[in-house]
Parts: sequence; C-alpha cells; structure tokens
Amino acid sequence: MTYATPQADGPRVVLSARGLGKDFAGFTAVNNVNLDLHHAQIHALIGPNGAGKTTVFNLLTKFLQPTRGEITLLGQDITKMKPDRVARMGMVRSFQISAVFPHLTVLENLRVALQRPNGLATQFWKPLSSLETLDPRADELIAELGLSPWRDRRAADLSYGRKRVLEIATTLALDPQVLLLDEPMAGMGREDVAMVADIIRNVAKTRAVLMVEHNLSVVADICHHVTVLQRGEIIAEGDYATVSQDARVRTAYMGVEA
Ligand SMILES: Nc1ncnc2c1ncn2[C@@H]1O[C@H](COP(=O)(O)OP(=O)(O)OP(=O)(O)O)[C@@H](O)[C@H]1O
Repeated sequence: MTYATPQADGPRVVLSARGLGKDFAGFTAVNNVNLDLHHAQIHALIGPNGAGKTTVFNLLTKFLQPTRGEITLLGQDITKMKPDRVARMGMVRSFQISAVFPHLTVLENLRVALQRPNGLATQFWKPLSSLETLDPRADELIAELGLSPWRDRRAADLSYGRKRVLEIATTLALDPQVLLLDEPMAGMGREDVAMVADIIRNVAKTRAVLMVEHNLSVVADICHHVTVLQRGEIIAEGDYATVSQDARVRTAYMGVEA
C-alpha cells in the first residue's frame, strides 16, 4: 500500500505514526500502521470489533508502549515518552484528562480544569472562588463549546450530550493541538449526536482531531479522512466516499459482500 505524502502547501501534519505495531504475548494486535493527522482536520479510525482501534489509540497517547514503529508529535519523536509528557506537549484524549464533577457548575468545572496547566493544581486548600482569574478563559471555552446558557448550572443537571460537551471543554483547557476522542457519540440519542458533531466540527477548526467512532453517518458527515482497520492492519484509507466503496471494507467492516 502506498501513502500519500502531504504536499508542502497542504494541511500541516501534527501527529505521525510509522510502522506502528503491538504484540500481546505473541498475538499481533496492531501491525504496520501508518497514520498522519493534519491540523484543522478530523480523522476517523473505524473497523469491526477487535480490529485494534483502542490499541492504536493507546499507542498514540503512550498508554501502551509500541512493539514496533515510531510516533512523532509536532516534529518531536515521542515513541518512548510517558503519557503525561505527551499531554503537556499538546495531545490529549477525551476521557483521560477530563474530570467532570457533577456537583460543580459548568464554570466551576472549567476553573478546575484550567488550574492544571497554570500550575495551581497543588493549591487544593484554596476556595474555588479564588480561581476567578481563570474566568475569562473559562468563558471563552464555554462560548466555543456552545455552553453559555448552562454556565451556572450544575454538571449533574445537564443532558447526557451536554455533559459530553463539558468533558470535551475540560480537555481543551490544556489547549491541545491534537485531540483524541474515543467514541464521542456512544450512548447518545439523535439530537445529541447532531449537537456533539457540530461541536467537534467547531473544535477541529483550530486543532487536529482523531476519533474512534462506530456511527458511520457521523463519520461520513464530519470526518475529512478515514482509516479502516481490520485485524490490526490498515485495509483502506481516504475520504468516506472512497473507503465506503472499497470492496474489502464492504466485506470486512460493513458485512456487505463485494
Ligand atoms: N492487553 C491486551 N492483552 C491481550 N490482547 C489484547 C489486549 N488488548 C487488546 N487485545 C486484543 O487485541 C485486539 C484488538 O483489540 P482492540 O480493543 O484494540 O480492538 P477495537 O478495534 O478497539 O475493538 P472494539 O471496537 O471492540 O473496542 C483484540 O483481539 C483484543 O482481544
């Protein structure tokens, strides 16, 4: 398989994996995965159950050490780095950094999230009100994520979809260049899916987004690039229209005979 090299004037590559592989006790879960994430683009990782999507996620964010291959973030080799360092360098995943406290308001949740990159995390004895200096940035994030009407509501009182949006907002507190979302639409009704899809599209205007997603209409709707995995290997990539017509994808992933 050949992989297109981004053109010099094309979108900037922010995360790159080459020859990525992971073996578990002799079982090859991921093999020879090449991936480029581009600034301001949404990239989907899809494939049937057990295809290796979560393993690739864990390899990219350094929760798993690759058996083979290299990963570069913003031009720096991160293959051997620890996850917290990678997060500070600008790659965060949705569920790991986010901490939504149900009894705090949307604004208070963002204050808590914002104190981490500002080095205030150890000042746990200070009352939340002392974090008011963070409010301008918190309000920017609240507006960016369409949460302004819920700014002073407790997280517990938000709909399921808006809680997910608040989680995404807390990850953005670290100002990531690369955002990884693990099944952001899981368990949502149609209205929430449309709302969260809009939010992700908006968030990706200034960042690269990689999402594992089973909802293919969302993938078709918002993702610029799709990588299809099967048994740990890439079987197709391109835009959704291209991969959805690929004979191997139709057979392997969608259960349709080519
Ligand atoms: N820690 C582990 N030890 C052994 N095998 C593992 C481990 N983690 C994953 N695997 C195996 O690697 C393969 C890929 O799993 P992975 O969870 O990455 O797939 P997936 O595409 O995310 O699947 P799903 O859509 O069901 O979440 C599976 O066969 C799985 O059983």
